[in-house]
Amino acid sequence: MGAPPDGQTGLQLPKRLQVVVEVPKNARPGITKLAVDVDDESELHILVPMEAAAGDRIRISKVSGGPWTCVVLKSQPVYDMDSKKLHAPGDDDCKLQLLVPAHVKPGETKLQVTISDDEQVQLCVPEYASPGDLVELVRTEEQWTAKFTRDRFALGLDPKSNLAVMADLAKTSSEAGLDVEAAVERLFAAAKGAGCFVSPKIKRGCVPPLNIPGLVAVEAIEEGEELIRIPSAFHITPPSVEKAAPALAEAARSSSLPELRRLEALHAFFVARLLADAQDRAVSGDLQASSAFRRWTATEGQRKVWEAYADTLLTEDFSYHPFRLAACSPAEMRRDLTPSQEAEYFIDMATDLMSLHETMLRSSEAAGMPENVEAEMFLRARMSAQTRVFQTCVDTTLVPVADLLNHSPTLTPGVLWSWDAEAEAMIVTAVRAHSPGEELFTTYGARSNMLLYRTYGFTLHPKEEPSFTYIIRPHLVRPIMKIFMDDEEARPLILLETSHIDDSLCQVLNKVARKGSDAIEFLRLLCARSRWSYEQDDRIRPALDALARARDADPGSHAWWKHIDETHKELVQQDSVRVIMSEYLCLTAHLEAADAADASDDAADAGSYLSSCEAWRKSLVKALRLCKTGGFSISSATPA
Ligand SMILES: C[S@@+](CC[C@H](N)C(=O)[O-])C[C@H]1O[C@@H](n2cnc3c(N)ncnc32)[C@H](O)[C@@H]1O
Repeated sequence: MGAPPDGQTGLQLPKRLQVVVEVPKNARPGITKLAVDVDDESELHILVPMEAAAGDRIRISKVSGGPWTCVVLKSQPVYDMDSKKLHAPGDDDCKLQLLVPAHVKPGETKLQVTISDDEQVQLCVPEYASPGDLVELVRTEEQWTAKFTRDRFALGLDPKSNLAVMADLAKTSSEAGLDVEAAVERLFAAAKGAGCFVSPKIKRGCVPPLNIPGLVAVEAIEEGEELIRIPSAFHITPPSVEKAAPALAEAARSSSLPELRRLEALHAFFVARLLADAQDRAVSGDLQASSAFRRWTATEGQRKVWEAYADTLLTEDFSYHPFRLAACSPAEMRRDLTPSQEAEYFIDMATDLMSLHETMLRSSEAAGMPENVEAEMFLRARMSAQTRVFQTCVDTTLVPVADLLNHSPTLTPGVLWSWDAEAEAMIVTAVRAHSPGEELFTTYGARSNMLLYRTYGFTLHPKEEPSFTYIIRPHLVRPIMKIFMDDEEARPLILLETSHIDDSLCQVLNKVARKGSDAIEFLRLLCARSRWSYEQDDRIRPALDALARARDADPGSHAWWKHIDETHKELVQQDSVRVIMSEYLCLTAHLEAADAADASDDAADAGSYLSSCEAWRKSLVKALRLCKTGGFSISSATPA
């Protein structure tokens, strides 16, 4: 064998073929195929990768004999370019900041940063990175180095052991030994005796499909029939408590609590006292046992209705409610709800209720009040308010009898309640005919599973879920907030809702736009970062795979429950999974809205987006585009 020609070694470097193409504006990632001329004779068809967006570049390459590989090169803005003077090479204080973009494949995607007309830096997104991570590019000597910062946050502390008192909620009801059916009958009788109307055609009962206690028709009911009328004198509201128990209200006023919390505490304290008296009556069997009404100002009718009402409230053990579950076993709750952050909310709420009770207790002691309620009763009262209040002319209104109605599991209520301002009464009317034995369902509002669980502790089958919700906690998206908003700006929680554009989102988008930053990219990064942990979670994976199958069959579908495999069917029934999927779908819908806002009209119209969110998405796309073109402020809106 002869020697190789000049300067060549015997080893032949494999020949590398490389082509770089730009993703066109109308391309749809995961769907569009690009035809690329790789040499004079052949054309390669490549599917635009999911993480590639219009304007990104795709590098396809192969070494001879090997397969083609494809890398997405994402052009990335640096966020503090204006404020940084670029120093000459060699100055080591030249530092630039960027964020890991929303659509990336860590370990594969490359970021391209244009430093100047003739200087570009390319860096690989490491395996451990996730969207929204902060990247610092530092020039030392002739070289740029990149530092990826994984933002960590500490979980809140577990609640103090005194939260175990929540577990006692079951004890109260069993110790009291109350017959709840008899208690409800007494409540009906007391209400009627005091001038309320309760139709003889309804009674408390427990029938399929819900099989939980509610109100059931015992005779045929006609459409339009009035079933319940409870005048405001029997409602328990902060103003009615202030009137009935002025000394207690005065004690609450002396607390350090802000107005709304003071009213909440006062209301709960009053109901807790009613409950404590109910328990004394039940345990002693003495209906004349000492009663707080001796110190309160109330009519005979009010006393009778409220006492009978307290008897009915005493029997609920709240074993299902997330506040109680969080207090009894925070670790278990975290495990069930991960990757959702809702467990933290429930743990915080349980802790908060305990401290609200302590504050109120201190105030009433300081005022020399004989009213002293134990934590257990206070919690029971506050949770009754959480799950039972109506909004009349006052926000926090407990309405005896009317609150026995359950929420329709199909979103089609058979009865509706309304506040008659003229008559000053809460009225419940049938909106369709009912046969004997049928349960009367009302509606607690068109709420997502995430919100239903937060408030009432139950969820609907996901096929009945009317919208999706996610709450962005600023501390979990800190690098994005830091880059897009001024450091000193307040960072409130941001409510993402697919039923409307919430004011908290409008405000933050307006702030970002006023700063001259890209509000669409901001929203996209917030959602991608928040959604990342859901996609890494093994427990939820079967539901996400089912969603992917649903969308393969119909791109606009979110019917994950229809495509779940047999072995994971039980996930559909779990409240925690329904909450997690509500959040995941909400983030997905917002990401899709951000992508649609950036796309051309044609591409947005042809996009494979969640069809159940269409009207809302169109409103948000419009708002985001207004934000981007500057000058316009968006305000909260509900799509038609
Ligand atoms: C205002 S109370 C309704 C009456 C209550 N079921 C009772 O026994 O007095 C609200 C509570 O009823 C239950 N509930 C109401 N509608 C429900 C539904 N569709 N599915 C499951 N639980 C429901 C929840 O526990 C909720 O916190």
